[in-house]
Amino acid sequence: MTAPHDETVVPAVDETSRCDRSVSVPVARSEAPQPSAPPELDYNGRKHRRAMDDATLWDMARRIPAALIQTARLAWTVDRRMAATIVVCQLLSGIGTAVMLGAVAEALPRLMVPDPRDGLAQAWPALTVAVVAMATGAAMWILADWATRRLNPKIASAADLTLVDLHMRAELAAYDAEGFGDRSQAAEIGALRAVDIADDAKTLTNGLVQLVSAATVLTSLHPLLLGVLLLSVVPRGMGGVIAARVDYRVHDRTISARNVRGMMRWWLTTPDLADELRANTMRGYLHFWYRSMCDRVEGRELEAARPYLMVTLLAASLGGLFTLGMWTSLAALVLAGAMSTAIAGTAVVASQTAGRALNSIIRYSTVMFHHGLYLSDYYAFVDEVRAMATARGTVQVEAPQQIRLESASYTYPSKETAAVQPITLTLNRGEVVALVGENGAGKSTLIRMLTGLTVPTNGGKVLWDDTDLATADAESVWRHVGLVPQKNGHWPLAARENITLGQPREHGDERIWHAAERVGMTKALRELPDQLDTLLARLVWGGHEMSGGQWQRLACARAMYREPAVLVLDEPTSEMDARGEHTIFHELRATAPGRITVVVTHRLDNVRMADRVVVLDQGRIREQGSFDELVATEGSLLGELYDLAQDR
Ligand SMILES: Nc1ncnc2c1ncn2[C@@H]1O[C@H](COP(=O)(O)OP(=O)(O)OP(=O)(O)O)[C@@H](O)[C@H]1O
Repeated sequence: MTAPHDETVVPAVDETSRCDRSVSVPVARSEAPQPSAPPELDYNGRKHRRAMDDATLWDMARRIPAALIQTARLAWTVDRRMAATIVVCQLLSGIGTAVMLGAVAEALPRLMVPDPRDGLAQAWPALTVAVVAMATGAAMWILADWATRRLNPKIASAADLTLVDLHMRAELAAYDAEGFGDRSQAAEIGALRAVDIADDAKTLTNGLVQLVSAATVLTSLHPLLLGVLLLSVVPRGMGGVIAARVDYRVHDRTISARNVRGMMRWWLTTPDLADELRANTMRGYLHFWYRSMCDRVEGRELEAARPYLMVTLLAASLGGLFTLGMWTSLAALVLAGAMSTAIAGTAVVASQTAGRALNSIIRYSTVMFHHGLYLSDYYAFVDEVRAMATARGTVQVEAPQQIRLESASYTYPSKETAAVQPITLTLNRGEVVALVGENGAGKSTLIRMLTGLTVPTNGGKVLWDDTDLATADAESVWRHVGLVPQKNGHWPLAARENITLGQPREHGDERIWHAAERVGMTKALRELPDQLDTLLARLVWGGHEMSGGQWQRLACARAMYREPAVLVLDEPTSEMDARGEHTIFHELRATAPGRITVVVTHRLDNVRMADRVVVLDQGRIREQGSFDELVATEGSLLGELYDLAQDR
């Protein structure tokens, strides 16, 4: 294969096909066509205003207390003891600094006497206090560090758990909201930064406490000193804030590309797609695609490197100039006789401490501001999804005798036309109903409505007996449902959990083996190295892989194990062999009297076993009745589809 940028090559046709035009056999392509660049993916935040937009420096400064409060709240909720330890240690460390500086101020004038021995004799008590205070301050800092280390993993887990849990609770429509994937990705980065922000907050508050202590001492020596000191650190701080802004803008402009690249990375590296990727010579284009995304992200990051350098250089130079100014003013005060050398010495020590504290405050408030932006993405997403958590009503639902759809229709948030037009339909206990229709007819969407996974969007109702699902507690509805969706989970869990997942665990495996038997999986499970304990995940060490049809059988076993009142199967046997398919449909028939059974299938021979066939066409019920009746009806869609299926 040549490089993806090569010119388009028209596929050659071999000589045989030239001679015999009735059988045209194109030879395999040896060259890839020129690929088109992946579309520009730009998350433009239509539903969520980005924190950086229009933010002034003042806005940013104001954000820091809010970020501090957010962090404190987070810390307090995960471990009160450790959070309190940090606060107490910070205070004690500040008091230690103040005492140390006070003691130095006391000791220095005593040391400035002609006889050093005399000076030392006078100053030693103050010097001892200074040393003890310094040691206490250092010990408190270490203790605060220990407490933060205990707190950090808890904060990380709490933030991550919140996100994962919210995703699992969200109303399905949330996934269809514009930019959901990007915001979810940004929130994930925010959750990762939550740990950094706790560290930043600790260092920042320590700096604040130190500064207050040192500034008190410094101001008492000469108020001018504090002002000059401030000037030396402010440029660096402003530089830090601007640099953080540059950095975050890059993050913001690349988030969509990184998000989609991350997804594609999974597709390119998973063994599930390895065969298709190779045999259909997809590697060339996919490599080009992935490379383009990498280049796009890389390019934007590189673009930002220059402004970043300029900002930090300018800020450091200004900061250096102001520091020089401070030392010059101290020298001028001493030379003018406005300050004694001893006081100037104390001022040097205090300014060193205050300078370090201020530097750390500015540095960590910019870092915290920076991390706070990511954290605000996290909180914005949490609020958004919390508002979209599945919360419909409180009515507890019993196993239904009947499901009624009354003018129920559904329009996906990203679409203008309804996937299911207003439909009226009744399903009764004991009945097996087959839903049939061409691709995109609305079968899966209808299933989602009748199982309460979604509620009708444009008026209309889905009733389980007399309860409108819009008013029911969703969990109580789903407790009665067994669903085999088109795409079922290949859960990286043991075979046992792959059958019992979602059900309270029982003592003994009897019911599990029974469910396996009902889908013809007993032999396959018995042959696994650890039978039900075998981990079904090829990528994990010691894991075992199942075939596509076996995974489908497990999904059916999982639904049957639940003994649901409403059993819904969406293309349950598309990958199964004839024996598997026969077993499943035989089982469905046998257990039908106790439940409402709905099957979606394109294999029309299987539809014969249904009591009623409902044929959907472009979101509407086109016809319904028994299989034989509909096939025999002149002009029926089922008849047409069935004839097509037979015409091979
Ligand atoms: N999450 C979604 N967001 C937007 N549109 C969707 C979504 N899921 C399905 N649709 C659209 O809704 C319509 C009905 O889709 P649905 O999946 O219900 O059809 P189906 O009959 O189950 O099709 P198939 O036989 O191919 O499984 C289609 O036009 C489809 O493009």
